[in-house]
Amino acid sequence: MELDPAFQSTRAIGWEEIHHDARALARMLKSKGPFLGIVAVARGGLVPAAVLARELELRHVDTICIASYGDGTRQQMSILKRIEGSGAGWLVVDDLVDTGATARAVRAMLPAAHYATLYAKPAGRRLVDSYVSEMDQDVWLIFPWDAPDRV
Ligand SMILES: O=P(O)(O)OC[C@H]1O[C@H](OP(=O)(O)OP(=O)(O)O)[C@H](O)[C@@H]1O
Repeated sequence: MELDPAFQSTRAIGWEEIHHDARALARMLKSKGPFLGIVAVARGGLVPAAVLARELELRHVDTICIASYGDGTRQQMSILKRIEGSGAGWLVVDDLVDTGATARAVRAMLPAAHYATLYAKPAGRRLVDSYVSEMDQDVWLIFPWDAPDRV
């Protein structure tokens, strides 16, 4: 994998850590709801959204589909699926806010939604309402679903 020069190092995150952090996010969000449902920002938000849907007992789950990165390098953002409406009462979930470009696009789409991520880097953290852990800007996070030995 060719890392974008913006990233100095990598950090692998395991399934257990993701599950632990998604449950921690659910505990933070309990007092912010109730929510009408979850909008997962696919693909990174899909796994956290699955855990949150269980923990917060939400059965209405939808997606916004946006692609910005390909194998460690930033590409032009492409919005593949949108959702209409203000987003009031809805919980938007993603794995990470990095530069904030994705969050800006989602916020423009659903300005009234509550935006939550597992992890936040300094450049984008002000764009999210709730997150569990802060990560260094120059570290490329390797999520378990993107780990090198995937099929
Ligand atoms: O704050 P940003 O700089 O916009 O980066 C964060 C976004 O990048 C990743 O998605 P990616 O575009 O890699 O798509 P994927 O989730 O399908 O892998 C991640 O899941 C966030 O959605």
